[in-house]
Amino acid sequence: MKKGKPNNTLLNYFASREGNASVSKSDHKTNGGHNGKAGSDHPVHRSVINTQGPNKKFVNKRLTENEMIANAFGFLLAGHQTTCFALSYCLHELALNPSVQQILYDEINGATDLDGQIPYDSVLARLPYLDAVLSETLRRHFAVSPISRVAAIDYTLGNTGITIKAGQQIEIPVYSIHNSDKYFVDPFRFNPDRFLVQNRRNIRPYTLLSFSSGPRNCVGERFAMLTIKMTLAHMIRKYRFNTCTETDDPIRYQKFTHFMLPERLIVRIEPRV
Ligand code: HEM
Repeated sequence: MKKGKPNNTLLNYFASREGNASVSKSDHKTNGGHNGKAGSDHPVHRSVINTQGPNKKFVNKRLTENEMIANAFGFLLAGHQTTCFALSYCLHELALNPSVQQILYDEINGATDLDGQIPYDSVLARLPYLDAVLSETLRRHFAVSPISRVAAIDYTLGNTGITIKAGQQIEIPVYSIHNSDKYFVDPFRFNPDRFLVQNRRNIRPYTLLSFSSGPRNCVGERFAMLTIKMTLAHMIRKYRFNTCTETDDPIRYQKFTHFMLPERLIVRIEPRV
């Protein structure tokens, strides 16, 4: 990487942004913030603040070209493989659960317009079973490494007598929580019904962490849900997914990685006629 001025107009735009003083009113309006709180600062500034640690103040910090490239790389890494695995696991589950696939097919077919298109609004709002199938996939298969956090202050966990010291790192075993019978009935069964509106209220807060939670949760959650749903809707309408001799049930996982990565996810794809 060459030293000196950023060599790209977009990079140049971001790099030339100063600290809070330069954040315009329109920036405040447009940035919802990924923790759900409306407009506290510019997205670029927010990422800078968050990488500074909880107690450090942000003073006129610019993103360097290398930091921007690192962020772009992070986005690709965080966004690509996660989306790809969610889609693959989902098709694998649908192949293993033909009755679920049929209900999903019927729902998608019902939302298809006369031109054979699936309107954007339908995918967002009128396909509850599609939402449930994807949510259940992300519960059963958490492909991100355990979520870790470093305590900012000494913190005692309820009445357990356990105190996490400031600076101590903890790991949250999301896969185990998602697949524990303490929180989910018959946890290894692929059952999208748990995510239908009438059943969602039975899910205890913080037992579902597919996109994590809190101020550092996944910034790509909505985008990921939308793109995966769109892709699934088109695939399911045109193809049927079946098991074949190479379909693993149960899935075999790769050993010695920090992630829950499958050895393979193979299904048979058949065009619907
Ligand atoms: C099914 C797809 C996805 C899943 C399951 C997923 C899940 C997660 C999880 C569990 C985290 C960890 C948050 C934490 O440490 O608490 C995370 C962070 C993140 N994700 Fe995603 N993600 C997905 C798609 C995406 C996409 C499409 C993008 C970008 C377009 C994205 C961008 C990010 C970024 C930038 C972070 C770091 C956020 C931060 O540290 O503040 N993700 N994601």
